Amino acid sequence: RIRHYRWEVKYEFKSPDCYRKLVITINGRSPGPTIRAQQGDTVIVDLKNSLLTENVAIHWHGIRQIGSPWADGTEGVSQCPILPGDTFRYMFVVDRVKNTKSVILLTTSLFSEFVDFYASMFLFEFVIINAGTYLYHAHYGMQREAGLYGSIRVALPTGEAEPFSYDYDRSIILNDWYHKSTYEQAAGLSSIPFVWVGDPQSLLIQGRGRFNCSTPGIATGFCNATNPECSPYVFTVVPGKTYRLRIGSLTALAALSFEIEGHNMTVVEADGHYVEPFVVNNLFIYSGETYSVLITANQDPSRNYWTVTKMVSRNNTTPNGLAIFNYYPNHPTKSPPTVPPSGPFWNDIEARVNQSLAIKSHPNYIHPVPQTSDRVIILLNTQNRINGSVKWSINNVSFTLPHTPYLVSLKENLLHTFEQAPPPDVINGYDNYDINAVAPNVNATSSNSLYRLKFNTTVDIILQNANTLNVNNSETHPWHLHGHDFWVVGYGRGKFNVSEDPKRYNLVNPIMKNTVPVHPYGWTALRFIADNPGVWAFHCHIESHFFMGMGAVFEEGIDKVANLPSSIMGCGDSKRFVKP
Ligand SMILES: O=C1O[C@H]([C@@H](O)CO)C(O)=C1O
Repeated sequence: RIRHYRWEVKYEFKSPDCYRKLVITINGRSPGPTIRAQQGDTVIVDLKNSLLTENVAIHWHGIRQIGSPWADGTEGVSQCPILPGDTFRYMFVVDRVKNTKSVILLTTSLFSEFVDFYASMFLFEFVIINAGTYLYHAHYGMQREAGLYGSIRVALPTGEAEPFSYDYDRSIILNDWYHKSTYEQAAGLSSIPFVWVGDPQSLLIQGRGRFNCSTPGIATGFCNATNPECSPYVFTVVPGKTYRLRIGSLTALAALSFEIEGHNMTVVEADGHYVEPFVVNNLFIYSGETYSVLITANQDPSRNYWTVTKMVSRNNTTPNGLAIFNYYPNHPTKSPPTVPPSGPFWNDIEARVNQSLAIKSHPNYIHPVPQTSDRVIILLNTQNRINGSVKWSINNVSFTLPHTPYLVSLKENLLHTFEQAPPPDVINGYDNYDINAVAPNVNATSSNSLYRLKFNTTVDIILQNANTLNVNNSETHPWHLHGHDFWVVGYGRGKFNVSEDPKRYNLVNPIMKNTVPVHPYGWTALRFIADNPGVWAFHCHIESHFFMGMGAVFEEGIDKVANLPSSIMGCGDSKRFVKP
């Protein structure tokens, strides 16, 4: 079956946390519409970019894009950005776009007509392989945090059953929210002196949060505590029923804990894979992850309960996010009679590591993991300075995107468009690197080099955390791999020991995921098979960290990629393939 969506991406003024700012919406909404599909369906999204002066690209997070690597939606890797103009008639549209910009500045009343006339159409088409919970979001600059995101819910084929049962199925996305524009943030991050984005102003539950409008310095008219757009999200339950709640996180920065006052949650799915069920009070969730939990409405039904998200892993000033867990037929806005739970301590690393260790594959759904690997890449994550700017580097390479998407460059042999010398599999001097110390890392450079993997080989990635540029500080980084699910074979504290630690890998029932945290001063080991022809980003899902270089790219089987659609071209050296 084909699921066909028509989306218009557009800036609108919204007040998701009561504070009014420009938000990128899809068909007027943020979060955008949920994509609902069944395993094996083809999804088609016709995307009209009505941002007028801003490019866009949307990534289908967790969808492996087997046979359609050009539809991954990663600007600079799998496609050129989608211009506010028709990609297929590039030369013509650029002229028009220039004209419209100047007209718009003069006459805003003509705005919507110009949008309709010049908006670009870009076709995403891909096949859904796995049932489960996925996400979509912008993958151009730091645009995701302007509100361009949503859920993908994929059901099993008709007649197949999940290994658990429930009465109702719901999806929510957790997010953090900043009042500064992505531009102001990006400018600060690339300035000397460096200006950090700071803590988010609020936490959103399914696009709703609450900023304190009495905060000093807020201009009048910008914050309205009674705006219905920022009334808390309400999750209504019928007493006695069991709910499958699909929870995704797309925070720009925050690691979160999530809890429903007085209710346990049984974790049953992670990133589209069934887990051996385990019970939690607080679910820790990192940006780019999804979980399904089962919740039974088995508490006193005469009242409502709080739902709380809290920022953890960094000392922070962000107030907790609140929603209402509403027992029918109580009024949905009836305030719970209790003080909201205050959540776990932000610095309780052990509780978070323990949850990571608890996630195992469901015994009936184990994808057997190869018992050995062909290549081991140890990725040392460091914060350092390059030419005076604060950057993140992976094996001393601070990643930058090329102007010509790798997919086009590699397929069409435009090898002059990016740095050819590959980054190292392990840095020189790794054995002596002190992960507990502030390291000046004078060897770090910026580069758009990539790792080329031999097709069908098994690759181990060790994410090795270290101290930042601040003493006694190491952060949590959620790493996301495009185009694959990987087995999470191990977590450890301190420095990875190449000869000893692999002996303790879980090669029996490791979970498969597409996003995984590396905890402070720790390491995380992943294994995947390089069997999906294409070019795939692997990066920290913290928006500002990827912007600062915390990423890498893998190529595999480029010779097996079919002819590329010209709709992904039109930038850098890929221009030459666009026929008039
Ligand atoms: O990338 C980051 O930069 C700041 C800080 O380390 C420098 O001010 C921070 O907290 C990050 O996560």
